[in-house]
Amino acid sequence: MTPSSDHPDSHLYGMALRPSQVPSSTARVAVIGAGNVGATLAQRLAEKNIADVVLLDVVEGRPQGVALDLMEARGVEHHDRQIMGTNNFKDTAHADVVVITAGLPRRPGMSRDDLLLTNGKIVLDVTRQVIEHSPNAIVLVVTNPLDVMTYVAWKASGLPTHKVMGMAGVLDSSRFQTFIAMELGVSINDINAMVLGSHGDLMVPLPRYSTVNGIPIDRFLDETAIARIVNRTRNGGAEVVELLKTGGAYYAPASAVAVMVESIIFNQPRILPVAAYLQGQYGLEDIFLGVPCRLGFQGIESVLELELTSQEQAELQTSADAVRQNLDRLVVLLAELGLSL
Ligand SMILES: NC(=O)c1ccc[n+]([C@@H]2O[C@H](COP(=O)([O-])OP(=O)(O)OC[C@H]3O[C@@H](n4cnc5c(N)ncnc54)[C@H](O)[C@@H]3O)[C@@H](O)[C@H]2O)c1
Ligand SMILES: O=C(O)C[C@H](O)C(=O)O
Repeated sequence: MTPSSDHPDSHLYGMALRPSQVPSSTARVAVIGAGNVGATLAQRLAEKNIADVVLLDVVEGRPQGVALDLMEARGVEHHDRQIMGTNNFKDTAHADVVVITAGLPRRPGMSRDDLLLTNGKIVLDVTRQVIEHSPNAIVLVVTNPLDVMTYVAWKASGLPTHKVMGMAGVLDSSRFQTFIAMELGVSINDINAMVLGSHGDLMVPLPRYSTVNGIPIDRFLDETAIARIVNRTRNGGAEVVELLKTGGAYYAPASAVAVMVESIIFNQPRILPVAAYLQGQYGLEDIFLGVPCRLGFQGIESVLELELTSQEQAELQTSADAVRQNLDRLVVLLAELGLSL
């Protein structure tokens, strides 16, 4: 990360230090929302030695308890990462990356879109507060409905578009990879898969861009099997919600966020599907939607435009139309409450 001069560890940085040379121990991630995803993410970030973590939640005691528990694991996990819990946004100051997980998860029978207004108000509020104390941070949104919430966070943060992104595609692609590996009975290590579009029923898994060690999956699977796997991927979140009954998935989502945070903090250029702001790419404008991006210490370094068939492009357009409709609906609902983006 590029260290800011008011960072508490700024004395550790030499002026000539390039971002990729900044000692990893200085990275600080603020995780807003210390529920299932937030707490698991804090664990991943600390135990993978990616960053120090400040966990913030509205519930008193929750972030402090999670942080203390994770700190007490250090004796056996053997890392020196600092994890603190707080209810005060001032304690999140100087974060390099802010991850927003605050908000309600859906329950069985609900769609992610049912969380639109409740979570829209929360994301609007917490983004404004957290950015006040970390104006140079990169913001990564997890709260659902993901693509709209990422737009809300972008507006609320006032940040340039490349510094705001949403996590969904890494999770959806990991589910797609998992189901392909399970179907073929091969190691997940050999599977690459790509899912674009919104994080919802209209996501766009791309079998054409999914391979077993470079070999297209249609060399191994017939159309029926691929359609079944695509369908299971689209319903991946709902399948877990139905089983858990009290909320959604969090182990795989936290892993997906950790990969993105790691790519940013360590300036590892990764090409990952990310909910990014589109300005004409794929024929879409003024919308956050899942597309392959190159990540690095500045956030989204570039959006990659894949060649799509007319059917894939049409599916992406349908996905974008649904996100746009929800965003418009949220703007109206917020206006009725005297709020605006
Ligand atoms: N993008 C994705 O792929 C993805 C994956 C998993 C979960 N999610 C979403 O992430 C969100 C969190 O999921 P979870 O399973 O961790 O839920 P959770 O209920 O376990 O945790 C949410 C936390 O947010 C806190 N919170 C609520 N309002 C707040 C506020 N104003 N300020 C600070 N904290 C606040 C709650 O107290 C709670 O601890 C949900 O909206 C869920 O749908 C998205
Ligand atoms: O499905 C959910 O509501 C949570 C999350 O978006 C997921 O895909 O697991």
